[in-house]
Amino acid sequence: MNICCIGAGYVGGPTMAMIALKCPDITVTVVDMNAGRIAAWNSDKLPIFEPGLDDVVKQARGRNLFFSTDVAGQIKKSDIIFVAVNTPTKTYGVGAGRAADLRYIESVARTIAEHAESGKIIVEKSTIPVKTADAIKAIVASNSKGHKFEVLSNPEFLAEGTAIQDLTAPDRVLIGGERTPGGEKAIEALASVYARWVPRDRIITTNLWSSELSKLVANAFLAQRISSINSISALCDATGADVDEVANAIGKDSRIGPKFLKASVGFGGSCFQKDILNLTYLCESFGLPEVAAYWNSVVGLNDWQKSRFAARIVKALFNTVADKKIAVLGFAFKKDTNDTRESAAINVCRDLLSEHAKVCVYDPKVPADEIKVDVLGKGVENARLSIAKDAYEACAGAHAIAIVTEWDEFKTLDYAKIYAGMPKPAFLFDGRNIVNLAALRQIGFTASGIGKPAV
Ligand SMILES: NC(=O)c1ccc[n+]([C@@H]2O[C@H](COP(=O)([O-])OP(=O)(O)OC[C@H]3O[C@@H](n4cnc5c(N)ncnc54)[C@H](O)[C@@H]3O)[C@@H](O)[C@H]2O)c1
Ligand SMILES: O=c1ccn([C@@H]2O[C@H](COP(=O)(O)OP(=O)(O)O[C@H]3O[C@H](CO)[C@@H](O)[C@H](O)[C@H]3O)[C@@H](O)[C@H]2O)c(=O)[nH]1
Repeated sequence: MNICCIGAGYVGGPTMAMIALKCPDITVTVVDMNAGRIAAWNSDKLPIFEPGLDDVVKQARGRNLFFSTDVAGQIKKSDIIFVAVNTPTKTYGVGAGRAADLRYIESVARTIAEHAESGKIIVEKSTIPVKTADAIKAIVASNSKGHKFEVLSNPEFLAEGTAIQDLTAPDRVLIGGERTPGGEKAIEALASVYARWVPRDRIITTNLWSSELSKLVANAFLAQRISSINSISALCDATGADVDEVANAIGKDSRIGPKFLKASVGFGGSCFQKDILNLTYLCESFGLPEVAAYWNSVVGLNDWQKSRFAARIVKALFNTVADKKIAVLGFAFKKDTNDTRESAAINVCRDLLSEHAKVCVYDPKVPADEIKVDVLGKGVENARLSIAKDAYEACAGAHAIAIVTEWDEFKTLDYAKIYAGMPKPAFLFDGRNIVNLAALRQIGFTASGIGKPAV
């Protein structure tokens, strides 16, 4: 069997590497039009940082895992074609700022139709609005030379930073397809690939629309939990309750469960906001404004939480941060990834810069150039924004430290040494509730967390 995956990003790369690892008899080729990215996949420095990924790629690459820019050639050869291209929020026209931009999906469908010389199974791996399979089917059917295509939905649920773990032992694999003989056969062909390492009872099959919708709904529910606990963090700040204690107390109820209840500076990442906006747009398109408003509030609360964190820093520093150095520790949207898409750090840095603070950022995995482009935009310079090579350099001479990403190394810094090098009073704002506030206060810091009592 030959499998190809169009799109060599955070999803295409790791998911295909795992299939290749677990199925040595299947040839898996990941293709992308971005030649630089493909070159990186073929090099010792992979384009994405993900714990355990290097090992998986090293074991399979060159054996039955390949990375190539030859999209047309691989379409011809493959029996199953995964589509893992980006589906960002639309920035123009109808639905701008909310609907999914499906131009990359459509372009791939057209490329498949143009180059396929036999029938194929096309698998939607990208996150897409419900009913996208209809559009793909219509395009491939109208442009192909009578070949039979089956379209399946197989959304990906991996989280960045734990992708290899998630792919090795997924909670479930979801496959949606048409309930026709051809559809059932295609579902079984894909299920049998996953069944090499995923127990059959974790492979769920549904109709196409349930599968497409379940992906958006899973992300909406996860993000909703974070916004819920973040809303409570504000009430904890106001009352002296401790949000971690509240989360622990409610999470012990098996109906609620303990996961995804960590209050934070706000959720980031390429998926949550994009997918909820996509869901709300869909709801409105289907005449359900009340449903749209409900889910919209999850994003609204998150925006508020991000701005609340920066506003709190300004307020604590006597209502002015102009020309004060603020150390921002962490820039990735979560630990163990170099991905910065929609990271709360971007908002925090921008808010502080707009108050004329001197912002000095340190992140263990995100390159300096990328931080600058994310905060300022391409080609824009601002002397107030600098990037440090380690946390100590970032904090030296800073009036305040803001922990924005929960990298483990921030838990064990020598805070007494850092404190000695800061003007007093020295402030620390923990946007992730990862450091021991009592110990920091003992050193002399004016330290605060999210939803944590002031003393
Ligand atoms: N990042 C995640 O953790 C995650 C998890 C689950 C689902 N998803 C979904 O998976 C999809 C991909 O996400 P990602 O983070 O991997 O995106 P990404 O931007 O990292 O990668 C997408 C790749 O597709 C390539 N591409 C676009 N159009 C192409 C074309 N016509 N031909 C060849 N290559 C093309 C781009 O060059 C890019 O390298 C999105 O729909 C996303 O919502 C992402
Ligand atoms: O209790 C929590 C859990 C997460 N976060 C934040 O939420 C964001 C998203 O985290 P996470 O969900 O772990 O990472 P993603 O890689 O964005 O993964 C989500 O989005 C993917 C893309 O759709 C899905 O595949 C995953 O199942 C889904 O968890 C990050 O900023 C986290 O710091 C919190 O603030 N508190």
